[in-house]
Amino acid sequence: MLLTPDQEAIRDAVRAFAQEQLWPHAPRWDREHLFPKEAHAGLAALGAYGICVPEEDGGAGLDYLSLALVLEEIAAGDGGTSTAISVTNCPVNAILMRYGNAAQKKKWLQPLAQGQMLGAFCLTEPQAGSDASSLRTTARKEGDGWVIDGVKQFITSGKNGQVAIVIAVTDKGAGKRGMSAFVVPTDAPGYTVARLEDKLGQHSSDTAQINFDGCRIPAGNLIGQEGEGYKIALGALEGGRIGIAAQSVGMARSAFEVAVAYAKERQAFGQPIFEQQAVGFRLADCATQLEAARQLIWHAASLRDAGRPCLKEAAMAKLFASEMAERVCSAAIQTLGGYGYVNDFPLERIYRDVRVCQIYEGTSDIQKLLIQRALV
Ligand SMILES: CC(C)(COP(=O)(O)OP(=O)(O)OC[C@H]1O[C@@H](n2cnc3c(N)ncnc32)[C@H](O)[C@@H]1OP(=O)(O)O)[C@@H](O)C(=O)NCCC(=O)NCCSC(=O)CCS(=O)O
Repeated sequence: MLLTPDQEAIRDAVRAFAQEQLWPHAPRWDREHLFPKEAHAGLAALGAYGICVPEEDGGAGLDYLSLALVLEEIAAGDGGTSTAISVTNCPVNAILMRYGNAAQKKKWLQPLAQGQMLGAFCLTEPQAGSDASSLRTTARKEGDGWVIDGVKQFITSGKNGQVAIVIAVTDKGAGKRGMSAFVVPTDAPGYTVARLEDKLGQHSSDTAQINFDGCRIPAGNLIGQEGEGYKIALGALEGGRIGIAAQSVGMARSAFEVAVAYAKERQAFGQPIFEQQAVGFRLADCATQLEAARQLIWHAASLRDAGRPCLKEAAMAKLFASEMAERVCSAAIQTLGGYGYVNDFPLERIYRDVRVCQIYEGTSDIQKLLIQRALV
């Protein structure tokens, strides 16, 4: 698949930024668990917060394929940063673009797209991960607004974000059609960061448990129609999964490039180890897997851009890319031997960062379930 000159230009601009402003600092952000505010400001200036948001709503007005390119490049610079940007673009922006009314777009989508706000997506709960229909968080009408009560779990940017899309039960007896979507500012009374998760990787992006304790929001913060929340969430996850797949390729590509450079330098048995067939073939396998994943992602993104169904293709892209990424990072570590295992080199960090791609926005098993359903 070929990119247009515009797509190449956006990819190259974000690549240059990521290599100069993210990659050199990522080890420190990882060590110090630091949210890189300045890097986010730079990405916002590049338009990365609102890639697919129409220009009239403050975004870059680009397509999903461009979003995939941007996320691959940001992830090649730093995994955690790519996750925060990914969640803001999709599901958060995507939901407001598709279901938001004019007032909601002006109040929330515009500042998100322009990078003045970072978005969070509150679907998962302590007891409801893969089984997203078993939510317990409720929203009840009170006076001229809604009151939300419950707990949301593993929320990217739950602390650093300014606005969250929250899926809550509004009609207990109506099952999947009894959930609704809301836009909630994170400074609303009753929105509390209950804990920050101490994670294996992705330390530059926060993952929070959020308590909604009598959290009151105006009636106008309901997104779409009452009862549409589950459908809104699942539809947005489809696009989000293309983003996570692109992040997986970005992180794996960085690990692969470190391994290639090392293999060309490192001498053993009188020659660079790159010339040893065992190492050269391993790297050839990695290059092939990376390209295969990228093509699956570009295919799914192109279908979405064409307005065609892509649930199966997005699931395939996420499944293959996230599992490929762990394999490639492991092969990269193997290529560096002991140096791959210590933090003088970036591989152990990328290996930790990439692991969650097989879990968040739908585990590998959920992707297989979606693919299996599409075969029926
Ligand atoms: C496991 C599941 C796939 C099960 O799904 P269901 O069988 O419960 O859903 P359906 O009955 O098929 O669909 C319900 C409803 O939604 C509509 N729908 C479904 N998919 C789409 C779509 N892609 N686009 C548009 N609409 C869609 C469908 O037509 C139905 O509508 P009607 O009622 O007929 O009108 C599912 O539960 C699932 O995906 N589980 C995984 C959840 C998940 O990925 N969680 C991760 C959340 S994010 C996270 O991890 C936090 C990290 S971060 O901060 O992002």
